[in-house]
Amino acid sequence: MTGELSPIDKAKFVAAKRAAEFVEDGMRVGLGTGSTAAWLVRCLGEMVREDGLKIRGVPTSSRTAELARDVGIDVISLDEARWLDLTIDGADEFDADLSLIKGGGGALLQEKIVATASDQMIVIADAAKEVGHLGSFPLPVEVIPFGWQTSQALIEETLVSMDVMGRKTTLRMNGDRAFVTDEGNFILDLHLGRIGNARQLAMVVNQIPGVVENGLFIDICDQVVIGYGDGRVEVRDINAGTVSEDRLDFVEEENLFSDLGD
Ligand SMILES: O=C(CO)[C@H](O)[C@H](O)COP(=O)(O)O
Repeated sequence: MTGELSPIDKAKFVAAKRAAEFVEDGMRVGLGTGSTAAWLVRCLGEMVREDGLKIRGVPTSSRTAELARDVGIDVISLDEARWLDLTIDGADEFDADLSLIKGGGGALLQEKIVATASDQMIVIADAAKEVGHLGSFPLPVEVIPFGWQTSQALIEETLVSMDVMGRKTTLRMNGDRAFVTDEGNFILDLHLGRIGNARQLAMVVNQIPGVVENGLFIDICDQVVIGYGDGRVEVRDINAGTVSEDRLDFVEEENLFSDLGD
């Protein structure tokens, strides 16, 4: 089965597998959204079924909730958990400060709430997600449907006033309709090119009426587990830098590899 995995899927898998080692019995764990997070959920499901790991998982999307239940994880809501020991999630970009762009899968709102309500956030990513400057990946901004074009115009005006490089914004589509988030909102993707002051941008965008949240995660992530296509995996800590480098074997497990992606 492993021969069918692309290098990028191998990288995502090893990052997820390594990050699963941080999960301990009794933990309340935030479960991210996306293809890398889906590997994590499968790995944790296997640990629950095979090793008797006892955790409660708070999913960050309806997709993740469904997968988590399917693999045998005890799923609870954030209101039931109140506070989490650890959240593990993917990212679209991360930089040297472990600032992130998230929301490529449209789940940024729940992802940010869950990560913020956690003692620790670990990001799992393939090495291609590391960037010198955030912004090549379009920044997702969740807006309420009412007056979304007004919110879009206000965002564009704000980008001009902040002298941001790229100013194009697009409504995320799902076929010929607007993409709708789990919370019933729309996503505007901001094609910025390079974000100079991510902290300032995140604060200013969130002041605009109609904006619910943006995909910049600043001072939220504690560690990044970076996977490579050849099985190498690096753990990088916000305070200590690289804390470990290993190589993981690809485990021949039909159940993990049978349902790729999310
Ligand atoms: O933020 C996200 C979803 O809203 C994802 O974590 C991000 O898009 C990365 O996805 P993938 O692991 O599929 O590359």
